[in-house]
Amino acid sequence: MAESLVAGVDSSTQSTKVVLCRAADGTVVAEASAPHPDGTECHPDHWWSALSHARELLERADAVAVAAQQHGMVALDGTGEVVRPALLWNDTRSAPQARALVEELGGAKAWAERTGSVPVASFTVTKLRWMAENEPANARRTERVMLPHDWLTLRLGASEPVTDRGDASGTGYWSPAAGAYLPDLLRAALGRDAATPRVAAPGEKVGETSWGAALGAGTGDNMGAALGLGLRPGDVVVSIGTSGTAFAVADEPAADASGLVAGFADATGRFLPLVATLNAARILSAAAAMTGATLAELSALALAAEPGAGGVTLLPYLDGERTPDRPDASGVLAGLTTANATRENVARAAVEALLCSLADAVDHLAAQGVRPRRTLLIGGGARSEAVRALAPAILGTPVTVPEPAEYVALGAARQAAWALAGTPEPPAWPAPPATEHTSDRTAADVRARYAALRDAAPEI
Ligand SMILES: Nc1ncnc2c1ncn2[C@@H]1O[C@H](COP(=O)(O)OP(=O)(O)OP(=O)(O)O)[C@@H](O)[C@H]1O
Ligand SMILES: O=C(CO)[C@@H](O)[C@H](O)CO
Repeated sequence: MAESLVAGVDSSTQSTKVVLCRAADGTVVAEASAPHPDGTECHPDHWWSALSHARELLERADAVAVAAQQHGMVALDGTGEVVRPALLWNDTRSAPQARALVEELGGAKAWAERTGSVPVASFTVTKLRWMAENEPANARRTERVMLPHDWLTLRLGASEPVTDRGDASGTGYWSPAAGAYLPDLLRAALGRDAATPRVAAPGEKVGETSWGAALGAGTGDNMGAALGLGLRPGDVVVSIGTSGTAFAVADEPAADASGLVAGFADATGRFLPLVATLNAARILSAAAAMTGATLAELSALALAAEPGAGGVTLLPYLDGERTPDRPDASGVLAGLTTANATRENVARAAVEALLCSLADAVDHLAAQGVRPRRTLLIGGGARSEAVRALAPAILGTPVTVPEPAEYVALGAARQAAWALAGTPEPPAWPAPPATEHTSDRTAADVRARYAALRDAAPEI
């Protein structure tokens, strides 16, 4: 009999990526990708057409699962039609609604205790409130609310609308600790009740595709990456994609009333405390545009500068920021003089700023009891040599860089293999090859200058 193949999908902010793997050990046999339109809202049909580019590859799979960007609001009417383009995790228009919901419904501590997180503009619940206030006709038409991966899974053939613990935990109306929806919060946001997808068990088969492949439940992209990397206790992942995230697997749910750490669930039945930033890999693309360099040239420029960038510091909140919660912020380039205003220093400041912002994220996890023994660096930004070289000193731990791969899609593929196997635990796939990076210097001075700028410019 031919060996089983499984496909994993990462429907992320900027593109769809698909991997086809051997179910037995996760070896990748084929890959495909297609871009999404730019922007912070997107009609789900674009995700479907990007996925359809990989149709031939998908049809070779005996099982499929979809991981996707978390939080996106997919509102459907009574016939299943999409009511408006999905508002994505990086759309900050619902920041005032986030503040109002937190205030109306008991304050930050109460939200953290009930939902594991204090909602900011990224969370689905705040987007529902924005729609209710600004597009009342769309809110009235909305009968069902889903997330990007739920919608794609249904379209691929799920036997009913279904989600998983991981993605449900980013809605703001599901409790990771209780494993249950909180319909009063959804109603308070939307102004009416709406149907929500059933939360599947980890490893469950939730339906079949039109070509007869088993469908796994799917999950959010960060939960997918955790599954694709096979995280162990003491591992902290720092992912540099469109978003920056720092997360770790935990046995107990988190409830951080400061709102810095989101108390998500993972895709295996455990928990995934996570800190997310709005600005990550795009800090490097913006710096590349500023210096007229390619990404590879930007990395070389940054490595040619001295640590500390000659005193140039970037506060990288280019598109507003989520952690810290400054949705209206913009970037600040500080400390420029005629002596230090070089392309090298601007490039270095960008790389240092990206890593300082993520080092802050790791500190927030540590404040919630996560004890990082090593940091795994993944995502498109980890392809930058300068990022890999500067990371150990700025993050303050040894850094393991797994070989560049689509870890979110691989996690979804592992989930598909799990649904196919029907076993209590996911199949054991070997850990990816990785390089280890250490540093004999610390970057306390770089972090201190960054912190001073961050704290001096809270309203910018
Ligand atoms: N060599 C490189 N140097 C710097 N940045 C890079 C490099 N290669 C890719 N990137 C950046 O990585 C980003 C894409 O990363 P990734 O695929 O992890 O993001 P994503 O999955 O779209 O985002 P998210 O997971 O946050 O939704 C792009 O912004 C791209 O510019
Ligand atoms: O908003 C978050 C996490 O809370 C992002 O990481 C998105 O999942 C997009 O990748």
